[in-house]
Amino acid sequence: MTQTLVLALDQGTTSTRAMAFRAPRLAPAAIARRDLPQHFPANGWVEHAPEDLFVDSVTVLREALAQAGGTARDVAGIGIANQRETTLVWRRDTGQPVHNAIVWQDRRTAAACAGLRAAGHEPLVTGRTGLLIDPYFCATKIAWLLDNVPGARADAEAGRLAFGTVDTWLLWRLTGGRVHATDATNASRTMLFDIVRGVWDPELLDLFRIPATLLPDVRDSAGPFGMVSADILGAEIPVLGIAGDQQAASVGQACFRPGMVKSTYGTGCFLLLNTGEAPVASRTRMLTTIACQLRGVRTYALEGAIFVAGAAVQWLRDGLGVIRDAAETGGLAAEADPGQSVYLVPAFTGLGAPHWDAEARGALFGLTRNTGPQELARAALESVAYQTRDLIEAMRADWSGAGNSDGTILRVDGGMVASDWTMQFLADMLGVPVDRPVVLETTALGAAYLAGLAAGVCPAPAEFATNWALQRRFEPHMDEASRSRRYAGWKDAVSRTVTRG
Ligand SMILES: Nc1ncnc2c1ncn2[C@@H]1O[C@H](COP(=O)(O)OP(=O)(O)O)[C@@H](O)[C@H]1O
Ligand SMILES: O=P(O)(O)OC[C@H](O)CO
Repeated sequence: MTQTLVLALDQGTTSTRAMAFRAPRLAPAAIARRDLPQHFPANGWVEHAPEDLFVDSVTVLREALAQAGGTARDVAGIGIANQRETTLVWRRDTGQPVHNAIVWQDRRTAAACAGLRAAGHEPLVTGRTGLLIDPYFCATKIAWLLDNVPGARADAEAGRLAFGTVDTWLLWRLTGGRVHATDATNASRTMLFDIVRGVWDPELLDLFRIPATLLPDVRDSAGPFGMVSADILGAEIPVLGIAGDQQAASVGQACFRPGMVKSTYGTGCFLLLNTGEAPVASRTRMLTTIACQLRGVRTYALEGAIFVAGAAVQWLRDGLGVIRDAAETGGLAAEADPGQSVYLVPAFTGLGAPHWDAEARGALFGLTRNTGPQELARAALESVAYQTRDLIEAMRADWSGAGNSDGTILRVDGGMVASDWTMQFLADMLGVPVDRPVVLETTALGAAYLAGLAAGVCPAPAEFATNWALQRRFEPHMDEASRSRRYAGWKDAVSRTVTRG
């Protein structure tokens, strides 16, 4: 039976997944997954092994294609969605990385960022890139590698090294070192890219002391990137779509109209508000970023990044040992004592939007002798909803257009949305409905759509949007007085956690 497949790779922070979809409606046909080993070499440092990123990607691509009963000749194209900002540098001649990948959560360049802010450089960086000077983004990570890996800066200046985000590293390896490229959404996360002119910015390269010789070619999010070598999947296959995973999820959620909002609850939480073809500057320390670039036309988003969402649940499991599996948390939260007001501010790697406090660290408030796993699980799940409300309040202040046409403000996805308890509390805390789609793997779906669009096997965005299907709508039930009281408790807890006013 001939079939047209599109493969999608979703290389995330804690796992690598591949999916096969059947064109043109991109019905899911197969999924393969591998957990990704995390490395914490020092307090606030987070690394991944570059070879794990590549080997796991090849493994899951092969498994998904086999599960779908397809061969390489059935595949119209491959889309790649990736954890963003994670930074790699490697030798152009051998492909050998000079260091482990420095992950987006890593805080090692917090002092360098503080120095750049103190020197008054943030207005230039924000005006050109839409970002704030924070260790989250690539630029200071690249500079750290060039300054701390012996010989790296000289090699970079001589043109012997290449920089890339994870998409670029995987593209380089999958094409046998023939292609050094990225897409505009990933470039927009580096602190080096002018998001209006669509070019690497020479003034920012000078500011962060980064040689232009390191930089990849920047392309549309849908279009030809290169051919995956035949030895990977049995025959050459074109990579036709690339996007940062949060932007890919926004595509997968069909958030194509200005005002539409998606929020992904994975390791972190990332909320993107589509603002259309004009970038909206934030007054509330949201990020302005590129949502997608198709045929040279950029659409933009306001983004709120929460560094710890599902990671708080992982901490309950791996740090405290109070659960064995993430799925236990919903039941525990439901049994928690309503008379206790326990708050977890999960600033394990600092606080993201709107605080941007890299020095903040996690804190628990309201503990009593009766506090147990139930109250801790509830506090971890609630913290995700409270942080989301912080973002929504900020976005509404920045741009009055937030909110989908049908009054729902959030389309949700990511591993954490499997938790009905969390989604209900989210709707209660926001006071608006929250929509969970049938296809939860929206990141992979978005990457597949970009590739399928470029391959000519998927329809235009407006028609693709008609495929979006609701699995469940969570309606708010909490009364306003309770909502306000609970949120005030959160704001008080955060005020006692931040390290700078
Ligand atoms: N039922 C659940 N309840 C609460 N958290 C969950 C549940 N299932 C998964 N998670 C959390 O979701 C995260 C995994 O989601 P995923 O989207 O795969 O993350 P990423 O893409 O960041 O690797 C983990 O941090 C996990 O703790
Ligand atoms: O890998 P995820 O899904 O946690 O996403 C990480 C983000 O891309 C970081 O900006």
